Amino acid sequence: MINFAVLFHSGYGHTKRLARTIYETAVAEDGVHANLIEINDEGEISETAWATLDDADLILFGSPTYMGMASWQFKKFADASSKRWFEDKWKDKLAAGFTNSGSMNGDKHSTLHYFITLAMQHGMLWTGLGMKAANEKDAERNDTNYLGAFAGLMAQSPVDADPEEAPPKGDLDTATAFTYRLIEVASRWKNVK
Ligand SMILES: Cc1cc2nc3c(=O)[nH]c(=O)nc-3n(C[C@H](O)[C@H](O)[C@H](O)COP(=O)(O)O)c2cc1C
Repeated sequence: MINFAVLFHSGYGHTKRLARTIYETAVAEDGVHANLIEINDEGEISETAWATLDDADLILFGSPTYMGMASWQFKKFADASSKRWFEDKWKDKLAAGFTNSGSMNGDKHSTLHYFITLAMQHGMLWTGLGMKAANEKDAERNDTNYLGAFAGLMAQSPVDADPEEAPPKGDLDTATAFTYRLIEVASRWKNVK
């Protein structure tokens, strides 16, 4: 059994849509125990949620990109995770990340890079997107990995779009494909399934 945790913050629901897509893909797979944990508007999660993270084989970090970085709520969570750092509680777990922002670029890489640093501080093992980019002449917005990310999952939601409208299908499909990859990597890592 793979314990798969999706941990995220979302101010306005777009990143939550990505998180839900990942969770719903993972939870439907045999041999996967998936958990969806939302950081609240105060930057906090419950004690039960902390225990779920401690038990996870893989933690996916998710946040919108705000002013070129993860939200302050995510950072508050990350700072609070230092308690786990002292005890090496997350050492050798798999880690991965996703972010969503308004602009096609929008400096999303800074957010993913912060997640990588957080994972490295905890001694976790980072897993990138592992997918080719849709970057040829006939590429279209709804192709998978149209945003051409490699460090993790990137999605873009127009700032005037509701979460029901965005991120667009191609980004959600990228999230689904990424979830399958993470399950495959976790299966190999645990040598189960
Ligand atoms: C405070 C704030 C800062 C933002 N900074 C950026 C940014 O640096 N780059 C960008 O592309 N979009 C930026 N945006 C747009 C959000 O990333 C975009 O609306 C995103 O879909 C919000 O995700 P959420 O619905 O999960 O909160 C910003 C929005 C807010 C509210």
